[in-house]
Amino acid sequence: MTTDKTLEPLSKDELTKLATLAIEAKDYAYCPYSNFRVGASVLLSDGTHHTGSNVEVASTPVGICAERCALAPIVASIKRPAMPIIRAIAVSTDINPPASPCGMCRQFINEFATTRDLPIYMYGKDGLSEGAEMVKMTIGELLPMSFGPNDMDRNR
Ligand SMILES: O=c1ccn([C@H]2C[C@H](O)[C@@H](CO)O2)c(=O)[nH]1
Ligand SMILES: [Zn+2]
Repeated sequence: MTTDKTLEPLSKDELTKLATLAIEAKDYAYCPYSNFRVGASVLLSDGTHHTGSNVEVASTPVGICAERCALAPIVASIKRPAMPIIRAIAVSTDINPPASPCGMCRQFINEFATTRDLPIYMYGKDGLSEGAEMVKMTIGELLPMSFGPNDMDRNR
């Protein structure tokens, strides 16, 4: 796991951009079975943005969440041993309070987080409008006592 304990906090403009991308990513959701749209956006330390949306299939457990849809191509587009440094993630749903990443996505995010302080911003039905609900939590808060890549080497 790459270690970067000093993630630069997002400026207001950076957060607005990241949130806007997550909100827009909902328009790409393919969710005819749940009709529950989710958009995700990821900001890397190199300044690039990446988005994903939930993609369902008729065999419903086979579908993928927006968060993993956004993250997997990031990891798969970088040649090893290099790894991305994720600065922040935003997730957008159409409900209040805003939905938070499912357990599977928390584990997936944790795998690629370079610090427990990686912020995850959750937006709800009012998006970015005045007075809209937003929840910010770190991956450490969302997945306490996690089992991650470093634990594989313990006791070896
Ligand atoms: O954080 C979440 C929670 C749910 N979903 C998707 C999975 C499924 O397509 C739909 C309903 O669970 O929402 C996500 O993409 N991310
Ligand atoms: Zn998920």
